[in-house]
Amino acid sequence: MTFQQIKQTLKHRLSARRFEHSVGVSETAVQLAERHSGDVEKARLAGLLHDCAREMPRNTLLHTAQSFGIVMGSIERRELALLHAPIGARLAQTIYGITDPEIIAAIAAHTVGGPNLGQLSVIVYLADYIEPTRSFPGVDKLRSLAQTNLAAAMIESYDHSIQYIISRGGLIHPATVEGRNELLLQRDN
Ligand SMILES: Nc1ncnc2c1ncn2[C@@H]1O[C@H](COP(=O)(O)OP(=O)(O)O)[C@@H](O)[C@H]1O
Repeated sequence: MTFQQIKQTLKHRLSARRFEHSVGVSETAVQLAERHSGDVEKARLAGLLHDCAREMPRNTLLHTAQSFGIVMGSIERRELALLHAPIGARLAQTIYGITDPEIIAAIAAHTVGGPNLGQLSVIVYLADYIEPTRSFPGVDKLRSLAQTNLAAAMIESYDHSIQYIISRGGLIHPATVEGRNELLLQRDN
C-alpha cells in the first residue's frame, strides 16, 4: 500500500479524533526525524500507523493477541489496552504491507517504550507524546527538549508516564522502568 492508501484506510477505520492524532504523530515524527537526521519516510509511516489497533475492543485485543501468539505478561493481562501496540505492529505487516523491521519495532514499542530502542522508536514514542493535540502541564517543555536532546526528552516522558500511572494506582510496565534506567545510567556515565 502507498502512504496515501494507508492514510485513506485509517481514515475509514479510526474515529475522527484518533485519525487526527495519528496524522499529528506522523507530522511530528517527520519533524523530529528531520531535526535529528533520522529517516523521514519511515517516521512518516510509523507515526501514521502507530495507533492502528488502538480502537479494538478489549475482547478483540485479547483474542487477536492470542491468535498472533503475542506473549502476554501479567501487566498486559490486567491492562489489555497495552496490547494495541504489539497488535498494531502485526497489523502493520498483515494489513498494511509493512516489512521494515524498524517501523514494526517502533509501533510495537510506542506505548511502554523499553531498553535498546532504535532512533525511529524514540522518535515515534516522543511524537506520540508531543503531537499538536496533546495538552498537559509540561508538554511545551517536552516539545522543546525533543528538539535538542532525544534521550533527555525520553527520560522526561518516562517520568511523566510513571508519575501518571502511580497517581492512578496502576501497574507500571517493566519495559518502561528498564528503558528509563538504561537512559539514566547512560546519562550519568
Ligand atoms: N508504561 C506503562 N505501564 C503500564 N500501563 C501503561 C503504560 N503506559 C500506558 N499505560 C496504560 O495503557 C493504556 C493505554 O495507554 P496509551 O495508549 O498511552 O493511551 P492513550 O490512548 O492516551 O494514548 C492506558 O490505560 C495507560 O494508563
